[in-house]
Amino acid sequence: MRERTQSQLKEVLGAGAVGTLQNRSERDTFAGMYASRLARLWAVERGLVFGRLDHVDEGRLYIGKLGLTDDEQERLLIDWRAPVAQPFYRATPAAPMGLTRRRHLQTKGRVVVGVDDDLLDFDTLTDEDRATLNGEAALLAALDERRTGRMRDIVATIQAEQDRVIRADLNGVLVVQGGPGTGKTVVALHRAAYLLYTHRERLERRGVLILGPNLTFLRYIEQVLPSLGETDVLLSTVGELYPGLTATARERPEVAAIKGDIRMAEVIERAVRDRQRVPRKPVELNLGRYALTIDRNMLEAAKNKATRSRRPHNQARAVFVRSLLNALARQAAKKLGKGLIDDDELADLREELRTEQPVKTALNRLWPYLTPQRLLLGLYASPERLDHAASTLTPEERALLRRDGGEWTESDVPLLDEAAEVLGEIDEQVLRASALQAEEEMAAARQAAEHEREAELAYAREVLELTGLSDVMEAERLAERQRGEGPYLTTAERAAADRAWAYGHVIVDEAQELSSMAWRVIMRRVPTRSMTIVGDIAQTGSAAGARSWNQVLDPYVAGRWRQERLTVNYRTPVELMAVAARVLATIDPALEAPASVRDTGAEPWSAPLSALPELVKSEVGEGGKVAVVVPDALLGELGKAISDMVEGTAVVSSGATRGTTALDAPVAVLGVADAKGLEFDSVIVAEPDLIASQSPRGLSDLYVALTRATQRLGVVHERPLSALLSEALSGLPSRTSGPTNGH
Ligand SMILES: Nc1ncnc2c1ncn2[C@@H]1O[C@H](COP(=O)(O)OP(=O)(O)OP(=O)(O)O)[C@@H](O)[C@H]1O
Repeated sequence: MRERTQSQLKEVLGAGAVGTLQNRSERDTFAGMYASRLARLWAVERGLVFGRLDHVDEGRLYIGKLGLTDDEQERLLIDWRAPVAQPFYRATPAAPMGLTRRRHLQTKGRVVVGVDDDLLDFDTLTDEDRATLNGEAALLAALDERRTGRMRDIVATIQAEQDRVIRADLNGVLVVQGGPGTGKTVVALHRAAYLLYTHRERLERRGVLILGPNLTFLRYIEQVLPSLGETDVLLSTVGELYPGLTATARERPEVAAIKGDIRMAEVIERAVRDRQRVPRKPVELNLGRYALTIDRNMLEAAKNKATRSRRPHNQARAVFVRSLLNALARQAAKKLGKGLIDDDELADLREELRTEQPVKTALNRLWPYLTPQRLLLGLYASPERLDHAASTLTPEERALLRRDGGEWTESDVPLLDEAAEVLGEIDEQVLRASALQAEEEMAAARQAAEHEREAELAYAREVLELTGLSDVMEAERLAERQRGEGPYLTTAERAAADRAWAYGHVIVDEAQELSSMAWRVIMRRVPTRSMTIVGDIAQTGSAAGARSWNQVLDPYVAGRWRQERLTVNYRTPVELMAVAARVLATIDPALEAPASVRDTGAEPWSAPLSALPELVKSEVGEGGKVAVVVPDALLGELGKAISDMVEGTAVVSSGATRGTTALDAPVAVLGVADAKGLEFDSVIVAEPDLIASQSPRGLSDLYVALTRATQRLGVVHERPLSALLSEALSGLPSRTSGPTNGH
C-alpha cells in the first residue's frame, strides 16, 4: 500500500503546475490526500498487528492499527476502531460476544515475541488450558514497562470501561471523571482517533482540538495520535488559543482567581464602553477657514445610533463617524453660508471633512479603533479606568489587576478573546489604510528638518497611540502571514490561525483547572457543543479552577451533559496509592481514591531534605525517569542543588516552552503545575507541607504530586509536618541513601 500510494503521489506531482486554476486545485487536493495517506501508512509501524479474535462462526480476525485488504478485497487486518473489533475490548467469559478466544500479540518490529490468550468460551477449554489462563498478562506487562518520557498508545490493552468512553457518541458533552492514573488522558486521545475514523468527513473538515494544561504536557502526549495514524489534530493550551500569541507566564494565584472570575466578562464590556467617550466640554475643531464645534447633543446622537446598530465596537465606529460627520457637514454648510443643502452636497462636504487632520484626531479620541491588546493594557495601566470598568470588583481586587505593560499571561488570554468579541474585527481596508497613513506620518517625520523632527515624531507617535496602530500594524503583519494559505495548509493549521474557527469536536484535558473565563473561550470554539471533557475535581489546584462539573457546565448545557467514570488506577501501584489516599482524605473524607491494578512491593519512604541530591543520584542509578516535585518557592534552590550533583538534570521553570527537555532528561525538577498529567518511574516530593500551604488548593497539589510515580515514591522534608499531614505521611519508613528494597 505504501508503494502504491507513493507512486500515485509521484504521478500527481509529476503532472506539474500547469492547466487551469481548477485543474491545479484538483491536483493539490489529490496530492494532499495521497501525502496524508502515506504519512498514515508510515506512522502505524510500531505494533501494527496486536490482536487476534477467534470467532465461533467467522473464524479468525486480526486486529491492528489500521485496516488492510489484499488485491482480492480479502480482509487482512481490521482497524481497532471498526465495530467488528469491539469484542477485542469488551468480551468477557460471561459475555463472550461470539468469541472463543482473544489473543494479544506482542511484536518487536515484524517479529512476534509473545502471545497472551484470554479463553472466553470455557466449554471448549481443557483443564490444562484453564489452569494456565492469564488474561491480564498483556496489560500488566504494559503497565510495568519503563517510562520513556513520552506517552504511548494503548490500543492493544484498552480496558472495557475505557472502551465505553472511547466509543461514546460524538454528539453532546461527555464528562469523563476519574482519579489519577485511570487513563483519562490516554483514553481521550484514543477517543479522538476513534471519532476521526468514525466521522472522518465531518471532523476532517472542521478539525479536532485537544486542550492540555501546559506545553510540557502537550509534548508528552504529542506522539500518541500520530502513532495511531492520525496527524491532523490540533494540540494546544488555553494560552495559545488567541492567534498570534503564546502566553506561558503564570499569574499569582490571587490574580489568576480574579482574571478567571466570570465578573471579568462585564468588566471587559464596560471597559470598551468607557472608551466611547462623551467629554464634558464641547470639542472645538479649528479648520483654518472656519471652526466647528462637536457638542454634547451631536455626540449623544451619534453614540446612540452606533450603539443601536448592535455591532461590535470597531464596526460600530463607522456608524458613529458617519453620524457625527453628517452633523458636522451641516454645521459647516451653515458657516459657509450655504443654508439648506441636498444629499449630494452633504456627502461631498462629509468626505471633505473626513480627511481633515483635526477631525481625524478628534474622531480617534472619541471612538478609537481598539485591538484587544490595547484595550487590556490600557485598562491594567490606569487606576481611573479600572475604577470605572471594574466597579463590581473590590478595591483590593482592582489593585491586583494593576500592571504596566509586561508579558501576557495564561490568564490574560481568555480576557483578550473576550475583548476581541466585544471589539470585533478591524476592517482589512481600514487596517491597510491606517498602516499606510502611519508609514507616511513616519516618513514625513524623518524628512522634517532636524529641529522639527522631534515634534513631528512625537506627533506621529501620538497618532499611532490614539488609533492603537502600534499593535494594529503587528496585527496586520500577522494577518498577512496567515493569509499565505498554501494549498497544503492542513485543517489544524488553518484553525489555529483563525480566532473564529468552529471545531467539529473539542477535547479538554485536566479540565478541572480551567477558569470560568477560559470556558467561555472554549465554548466559543464549539458552537455545536460536541465535546469530551476529562478531569478530576479532586485534583483541582488552580485558584480559578472548578469545584464541580455542574458549576462548569450549567451556564452552557444545563441538564444536557452525560458523565462516565473511570475507576481503576493503571499508573500508581497499591503501596504508593495508600499514601496518596490518606492525603485525599484530608481534603474531604468523602473523596475516594481509585483502586490500583497492581503492586510492586516497593514501599514509599521518607528522608531528610539534606539527603535529596544523594537520593536523586541513587534513584537515577536504578534506571528510568526520575522527577523531583518541589514547592514553587524552592524550585531554584533545589534545582541547583540537584543539578550540581546529578548530570543531565532539567529544571523546568514555570511557563516552559514546547522545546523543553524535561521529558528527555533522566531527572526533572519541577513544580506541581508543570507535573500535571505527567508520570515518571520514580518521584520524590520535596517539602510536602510547603506544597500543601503554597496556595488555597495546595492539598490537591500534593495529591497530584504523590500520584505521578509508576514504581517508586519518596518524600523529603526538613520542616516538621503539620498536624494535618503528619497522620498521612509521618509513618513512612525512613531512608538515607542507597536503593529501595522490594523492586
Ligand atoms: N488500558 C491500558 N493499557 C495500558 N496502559 C494504560 C491503560 N490505561 C491507562 N494506561 C496507562 O496508565 C497511565 C495513566 O494514564 P493517564 O495519564 O491517561 O491517566 P490520567 O487519568 O490522565 O491521570 P492523571 O489524572 O493523574 O493525569 C499511562 O501510562 C497510561 O498509558
